[in-house]
Amino acid sequence: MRLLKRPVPAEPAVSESERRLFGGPLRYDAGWANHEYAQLESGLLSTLRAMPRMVRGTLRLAWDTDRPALLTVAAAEAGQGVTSAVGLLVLSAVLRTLFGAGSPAERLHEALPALAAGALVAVLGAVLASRSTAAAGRLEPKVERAAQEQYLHAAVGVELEAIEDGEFRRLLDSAQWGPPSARRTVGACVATLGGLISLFATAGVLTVLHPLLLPMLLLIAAPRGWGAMRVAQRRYLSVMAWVEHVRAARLIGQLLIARTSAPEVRVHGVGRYLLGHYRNMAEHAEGEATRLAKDKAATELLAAALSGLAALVTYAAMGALIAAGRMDLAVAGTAVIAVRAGSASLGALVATTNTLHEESLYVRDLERFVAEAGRRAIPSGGRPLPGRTGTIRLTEVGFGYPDREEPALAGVSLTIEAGQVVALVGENGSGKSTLVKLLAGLHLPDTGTLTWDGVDVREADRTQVFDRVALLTQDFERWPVTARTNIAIGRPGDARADGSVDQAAEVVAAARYTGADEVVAKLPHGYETLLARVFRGASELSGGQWQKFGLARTRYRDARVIVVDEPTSALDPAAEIAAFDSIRGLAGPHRAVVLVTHRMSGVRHADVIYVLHEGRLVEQGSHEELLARDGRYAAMFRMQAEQYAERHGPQPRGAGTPIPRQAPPPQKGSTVT
Ligand SMILES: Nc1ncnc2c1ncn2[C@@H]1O[C@H](COP(=O)(O)OP(=O)(O)OP(=O)(O)O)[C@@H](O)[C@H]1O
Repeated sequence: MRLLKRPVPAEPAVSESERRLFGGPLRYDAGWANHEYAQLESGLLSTLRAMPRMVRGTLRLAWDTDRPALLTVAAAEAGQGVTSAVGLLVLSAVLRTLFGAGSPAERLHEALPALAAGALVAVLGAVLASRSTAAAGRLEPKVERAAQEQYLHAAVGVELEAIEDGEFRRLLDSAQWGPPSARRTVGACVATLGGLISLFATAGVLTVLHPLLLPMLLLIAAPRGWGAMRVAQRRYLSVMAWVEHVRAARLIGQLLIARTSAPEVRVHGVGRYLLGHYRNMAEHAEGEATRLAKDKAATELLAAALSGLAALVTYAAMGALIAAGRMDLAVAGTAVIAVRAGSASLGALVATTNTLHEESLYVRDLERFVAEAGRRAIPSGGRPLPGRTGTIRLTEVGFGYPDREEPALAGVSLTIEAGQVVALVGENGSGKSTLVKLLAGLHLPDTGTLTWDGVDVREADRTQVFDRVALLTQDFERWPVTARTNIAIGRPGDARADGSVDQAAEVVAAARYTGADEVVAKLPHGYETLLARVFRGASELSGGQWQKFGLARTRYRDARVIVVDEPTSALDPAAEIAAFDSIRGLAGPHRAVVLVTHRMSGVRHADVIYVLHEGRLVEQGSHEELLARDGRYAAMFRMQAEQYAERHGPQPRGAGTPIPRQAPPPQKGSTVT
């Protein structure tokens, strides 16, 4: 019989749209696609065997988050099982009395106490059910929250290297389904527990009534259980096999509505093009839904037929037993009711067991992620750094990204002293940003040493390293929060981060320092304006205006080492000159500034300029020294100067300055306030 074949994953055929857009099926190489199908095909018994191991994690979370609620659920479910068993026994007694000797009035009178007891038991069952529902309802969101916190906490604590590692990202991606699954696992656990207890209760009662009744119950329920399990397995396999297809369709949908793609979607007609592909892929997926529905209908029909057949055999056997005088009518009546109740709860039990199994696969991904994140976490503790940061020294530092053969940095030795403005220059891909990440403590050197006042960063307390750095990267975060918080977020641990007067004054000072205050003045609600247009009442800034905010955040952070990576790419010439001035002005007796930029006008006043080429330090010195040397730096500088001269006419003789300075450089060695 075709339906009795073992379920196999329904691999989707590659649609024309996938081939066109992605060069083939978009493979979602996530951990959740790695679940072994074999496990799912292994049947009810092995699923049941694996169950305790699978739900242990969720139950532990539930135990930790709300122990009373968990105990209440367990007790209420157990109590319901007992009440259903007692209910059946009471029913049997009632029927026995009703079918016994005497007039109908006498029999009814005699059955009254049992009927009252039955009503009491039913009320008790209902109360317990409501207690269980309330406690489970309280427990489920708490478990999801705890799992979500566990997930986020683990993700925040790992090394940057892990975040950039594709393998780890896949785990991170798949584990995000864990928290909602943990919540559903609680529900499924409760249902399974309830189902199990009431099944045992019914089975016990049936065995008391007649030993033959229990096997008969199993005979009736087995096909339905098999059907439910098969449908669930097929659905799961289908979800797994089609997940990439669904993701690809979703990706197209997102591209169609994204703000960044909106101009091209309209002007280039990309909208119509992608919409066509979206439809094509959706139709492809609908075919799978239809196939699943047909399969489900056929499975359920077959299960119902087999179950009906088993019921027929059971009732015929009961008829034969009654005819032979080996079962009385009252017992048979109770048995019919018990068999119906029992087969329904067995069917439901198989379904909930399946749900439990399915959900716990995702929870297991979360557990795997948390364990891996623990292995790749930034170590806590370590050697404390001296109170005042004086010197950062790199000696023969080498660093390579895991997926690259060529090292990003090789044999780099340099020193950064407090009070200095240090510039890093070099062509694209020469290793500047990588060096910045090493300075900030985001990556550790593979070879050589990086020390903070003599303390090797590998042994140092990394939290203290982070505390000493203000980092403004090329793609710094544009937080979708208010203008004020966008600046103040640079010092989240600040005791005054509650909007108190002091903090407000410092935020304003930082904004004024970088020109962000002029931007704020034009915002509808000033510093309280939300900066994210997707939300109601929010405003959006231009790229250059955002850079002023980024610089203000860096200024507000007030760190010992300020690292700015390409901070002026979106600024107009006047704003750029002002920005370089204010960046240089950040240097103070106890504060160094490390500036990475391609704008040569911005580096000429640096104390030391380090020139990187293919990950190596090739030149170093002041602007004048490097020009005199006539090497790479001088060539780069001249190139920009000539380009400027072509656009803006000849430069004053001997100036060699691409963008004339309008303001004198601020006094070095003093902290600008
Ligand atoms: N996360 C990463 N994973 C793998 N390789 C990387 C990563 N980041 C940078 N690289 C590689 O390391 C090398 C140095 O890159 P880096 O970003 O440090 O250069 P850069 O000098 O800052 O370049 P640009 O001027 O373009 O910003 C390049 O070959 C780059 O492709």
